[in-house]
Amino acid sequence: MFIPSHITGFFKITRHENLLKTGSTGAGITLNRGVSTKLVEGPGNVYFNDEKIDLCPSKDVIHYLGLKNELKHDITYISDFPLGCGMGTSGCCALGAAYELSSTYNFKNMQNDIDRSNLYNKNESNISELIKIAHKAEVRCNTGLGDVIAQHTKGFVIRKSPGFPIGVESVDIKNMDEYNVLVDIFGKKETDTVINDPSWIEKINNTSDELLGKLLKKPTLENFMELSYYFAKNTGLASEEIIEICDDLRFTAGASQAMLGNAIFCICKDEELNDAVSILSNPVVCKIYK
Ligand SMILES: Nc1ncnc2c1ncn2[C@@H]1O[C@H](COP(=O)(O)OP(=O)(O)O)[C@@H](O)[C@H]1O
Ligand SMILES: CC(C)(COP(=O)(O)O)[C@@H](O)C(=O)O
Repeated sequence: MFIPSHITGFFKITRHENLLKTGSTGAGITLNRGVSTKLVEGPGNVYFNDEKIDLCPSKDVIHYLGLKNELKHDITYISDFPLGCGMGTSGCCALGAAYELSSTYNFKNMQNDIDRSNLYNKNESNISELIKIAHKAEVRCNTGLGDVIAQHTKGFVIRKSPGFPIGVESVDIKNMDEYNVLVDIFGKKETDTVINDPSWIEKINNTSDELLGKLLKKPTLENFMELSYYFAKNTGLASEEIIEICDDLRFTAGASQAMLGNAIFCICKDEELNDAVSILSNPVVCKIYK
């Protein structure tokens, strides 16, 4: 199962005692690169690009599906991007695991000791239940707040309300294939170190307060990038180095820092591609994935 990477341009944090109502509002784009999840027979290990790791959201999904003691498969991930770089990779892993495990273990007929009544309304579709499980895992692990919902929705996604019930808009982009998304990763930034820090939360929420309304008024990729650049610069989340490179890329549809990562993303048309690539260090050329 392929789940697309998701880059958040700007976001606002909403915490709630119910993990399903915790989440973020904001906007981002999904890419044609991401994570492919596969189950192979095994004792329940998790492998990320062939490295055995203990990945919190994946373990939580196993638990929420009530498979902790009956799992007879390893979860293997093949990812285009590393974890911890603002590409929503942890969300890909959570959602991919939910889909693959539920179809292999016939989710609907599973008896388990997990009280899942708070997880979902039994009348909703199976898919919706899986998205809730992946979202809850991300939120509990502090590895994400809105990626799973955006990765389910796909495209240029505006998240108008946090968590569930889902309140998103997937914006139709004219000539979407004419746009390239360049991703240049400089290093890691662990999401949990930011979304749990009161001073970062204040900076993030104060800066992003009006951005959602401004984007809804003018839902273009160019405006999205301008608002993301404003957010990255004014929250202080982006380093001076990243801001300078984004300034050098002003001839494109825009460049900003991928949230929450130490990475630049730039949207450009084919005619700007060579010049933009020459400014970046190790750009990965992607497309928006709908
Ligand atoms: N080698 C590793 N082993 C185990 N966990 C890892 C490893 N590398 C990263 N992680 C975990 O992966 C998660 C990455 O989450 P996050 O920072 O949200 O990344 P992303 O931006 O890719 O979604 C964190 O919980 C981090 O501790
Ligand atoms: C920005 C972030 C809070 C984290 O994104 P990532 O670092 O890619 O897990 C995302 O989940 C969102 O809510 O928009």
